[in-house]
Amino acid sequence: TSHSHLEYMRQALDLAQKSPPKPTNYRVGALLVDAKTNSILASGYTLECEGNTHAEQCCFIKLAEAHGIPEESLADILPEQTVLYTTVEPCFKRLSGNLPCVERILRLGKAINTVYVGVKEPEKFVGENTGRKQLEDAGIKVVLVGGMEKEILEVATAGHKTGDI
Ligand SMILES: Nc1nc(=O)c(N)c(NC[C@H](O)[C@H](O)[C@H](O)COP(=O)(O)O)[nH]1
Ligand SMILES: [Zn+2]
Repeated sequence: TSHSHLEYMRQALDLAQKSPPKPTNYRVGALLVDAKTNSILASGYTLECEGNTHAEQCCFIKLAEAHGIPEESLADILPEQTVLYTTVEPCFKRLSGNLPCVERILRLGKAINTVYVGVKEPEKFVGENTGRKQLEDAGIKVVLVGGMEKEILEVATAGHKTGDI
């Protein structure tokens, strides 16, 4: 039900609040969920894991570590109805040059079959985010969960100078 989408997005936003504010990224929260059993497989927030890490990336790192496998092998253990919730849509390009999360999702094939997104990425760092089309072209659904845009962006940009988006 759509109610559970908002519940998960709210949980992801609570995670985003744990991210240390920085002017060069967004504070994002993410959840990997088994939609069949409605259970959370992994959670993550920006910079939670070692290095310059993204929220979605942290979900993958933590779940891979829990299974003792490399991140790129996660498809081997993900349940058939795995979905990703992320407060800001997955990145398609990172100013740091690190591997974008859209690539991380795509290399898992269709193990993640739907990505639920709180907001589209603002254009501030990398211009228009074209990741959604990449995911959809690969057969992965991208669903915008509306209703929390304002608070998601406020949390995401907390490390930026006021007035920036
Ligand atoms: N979906 C998403 N999850 C995150 O955890 C995060 N920080 C961003 N942010 C997107 C933004 O485009 C990048 O933060 C900048 O492009 C800088 O790149 P780095 O983060 O330094 O690799 N987006
Ligand atoms: Zn990313």
